[in-house]
Amino acid sequence: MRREAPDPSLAYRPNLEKNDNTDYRIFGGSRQSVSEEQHSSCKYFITMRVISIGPDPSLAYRPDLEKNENKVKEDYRNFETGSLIDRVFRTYKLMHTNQTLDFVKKKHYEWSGCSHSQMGIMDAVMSLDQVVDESDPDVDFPNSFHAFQTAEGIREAHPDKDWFHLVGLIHDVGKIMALWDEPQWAVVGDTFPVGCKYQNSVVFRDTTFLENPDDKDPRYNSEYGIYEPNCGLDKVLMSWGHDEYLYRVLKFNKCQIPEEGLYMIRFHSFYPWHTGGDYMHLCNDKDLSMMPWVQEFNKFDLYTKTTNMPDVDELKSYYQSLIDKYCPGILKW
Ligand SMILES: O[C@H]1[C@H](O)[C@@H](O)[C@H](O)[C@@H](O)[C@H]1O
Ligand SMILES: [Fe+2]
Repeated sequence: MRREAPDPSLAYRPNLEKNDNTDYRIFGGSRQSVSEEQHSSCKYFITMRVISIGPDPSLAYRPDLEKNENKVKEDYRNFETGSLIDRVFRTYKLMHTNQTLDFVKKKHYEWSGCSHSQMGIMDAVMSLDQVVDESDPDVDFPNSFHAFQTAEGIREAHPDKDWFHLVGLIHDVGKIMALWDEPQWAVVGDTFPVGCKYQNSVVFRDTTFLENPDDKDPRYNSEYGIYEPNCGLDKVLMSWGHDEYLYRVLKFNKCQIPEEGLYMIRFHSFYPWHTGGDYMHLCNDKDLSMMPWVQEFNKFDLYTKTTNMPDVDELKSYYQSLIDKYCPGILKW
């Protein structure tokens, strides 16, 4: 949704709630466990530097913002309860009703030419000051902060992989489509293949697809639908959103991000696959070898979502140097 007000901190977070009492990581009724290994790799966000006051308007204007620095893993991705649940459900209901094979083909046609705008990556990241993701139960602040949170988490755990830091920063930049009049249900949220059966690990699977025509269409509602066994995710059409869009933009502009990074960008919202373990029958060997990278990325994408706000102004020059190295100059969007 387009955001009009100049100061996102006031306009978009009128009542961020404490989530001390939230329920555990729930996906359509079933809990997903988190391994010890995953757990220990998350210590970075406890040490991430936090500013108490200063250039970050979110803290300056929200002195009573409820803190959740101590959020534990089980508190994330609660799709049953919580202060944002109505907004989240509404977004997924629209998405799961309207994302059909035809719709996705139309969006590919509309966006793949990268003829909407021209700008550098940092400007695109900062434009996410104007976007609050309405599908996300864990974030009620502008996406630009989440970009730096993710990047800094990765930087701390993988200091030697500068391309990975950059991927953290830019992975959600495709959400800029929301500022160009694309509805949020065609921009944000978990993705899933269209043209074949919607699997059970898709969030709200039982309640949100009832009016999706593809769900009743025998061409599209079988296990494989329009796809060949193990055809590879590159051949699968995913619900349209920011993952695929940014992937296309980076390819179009011939950015030099390694293949692992491109996979992270393209499939980071494909929770039914990287976390749910579904859709393996569509994967080829390359997908399987890339999956651990996507999962590694996911730890930082998800578990750095706290009310610890990074000092964006101070971090910008480091990230600009990575942009200059891997995807310099003005890009076509
Ligand atoms: O990968 C994430 C995840 O799916 C979140 O739940 C969603 O809100 C975001 O839009 C997406 O980028
Ligand atoms: Fe994302």
